[in-house]
Amino acid sequence: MITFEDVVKVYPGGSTAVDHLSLELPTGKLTALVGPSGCGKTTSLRMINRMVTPTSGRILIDGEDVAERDEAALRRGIGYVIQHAGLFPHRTVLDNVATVPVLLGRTRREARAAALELLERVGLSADFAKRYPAQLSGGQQQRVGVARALAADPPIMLMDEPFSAVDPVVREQLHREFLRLQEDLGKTIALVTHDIDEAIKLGDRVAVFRQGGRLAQVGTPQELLAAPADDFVAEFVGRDRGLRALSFDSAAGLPVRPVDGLILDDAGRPVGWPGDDGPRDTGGTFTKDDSLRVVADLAIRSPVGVAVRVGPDGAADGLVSHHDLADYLAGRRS
Ligand SMILES: Nc1ncnc2c1ncn2[C@@H]1O[C@H](COP(=O)(O)OP(=O)(O)OP(=O)(O)O)[C@@H](O)[C@H]1O
Repeated sequence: MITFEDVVKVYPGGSTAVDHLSLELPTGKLTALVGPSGCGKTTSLRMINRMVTPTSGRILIDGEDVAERDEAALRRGIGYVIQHAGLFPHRTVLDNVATVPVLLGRTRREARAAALELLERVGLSADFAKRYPAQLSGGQQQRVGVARALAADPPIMLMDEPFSAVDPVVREQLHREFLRLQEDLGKTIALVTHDIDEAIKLGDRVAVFRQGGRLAQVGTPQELLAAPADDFVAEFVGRDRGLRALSFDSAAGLPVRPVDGLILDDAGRPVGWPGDDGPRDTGGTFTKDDSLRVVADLAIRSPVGVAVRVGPDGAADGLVSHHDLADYLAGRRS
């Protein structure tokens, strides 16, 4: 666990970057630090690995004050990923990833073999290993940046806007891969972003900062969406927060109606809704593993206002109209 205890940072010149921050980042979880530009996110992150020294207060890792740790030893246990990846331009992709383990005493051969494996884990085939950073796309460079930070297998990762230099489609893909990786690795991660969607998607917990380096609210994404602490947080998480909160609700408990009126094939799979010019597309289907947001979207897009649920074999096994969904949500609130 990383603990900020009443931490203040005032830079020379007088601007208060972080104002009495008390915050816990649980072990094995990703905590997103989010907020508008200049609200002290990066400063907070860099105080964890002592790139910045607090003016007052303490930062503890598993109860131990980082100020009392040997700086080099501290940083060996903390991976650091930044925007634009910050790769060594004159080293190959493989050596970018293998450098730190070699510095830590592994043989070059061992380090390179491990680096190849890591590159594969972040979605880069061996073909990329011999290239130089300039010969990669932005998204590929970010992947190498993540692989490099993971190479020393640090228990803690600090990530400063790691996905912001790439276009939305690539970012989405990196998010998915990163979540899968984190599910396996369970690192303690502090991730700085100004993008609330990214914070909500990736964070187990989200800490919202406001101007002047003050913490506005910390909680799970669900808590933030359901009960923003004040107008600032409400505005920051967005006006569509009710709809977005449905992303965290499973469709598993949603009652369904029997399948009726839908055209099915021989295996019971949906073909479409009856229409004058042949079957009308259902617009997709959902399963018990999907979120209520998916169900809402399907019901809204459906030509008849009904979302179709399918079982593991793809056969239709239930229907939900947008009225059913509204009743279900209203029933849960009362
Ligand atoms: N080295 C420095 N010297 C003086 N002031 C600084 C320094 N670094 C940051 N600041 C100031 O401290 C405040 C917080 O900066 P910080 O970079 O931590 O914010 P941030 O939330 O990460 O912003 P952004 O999202 O724009 O990167 C800002 O007002 C900034 O100008």
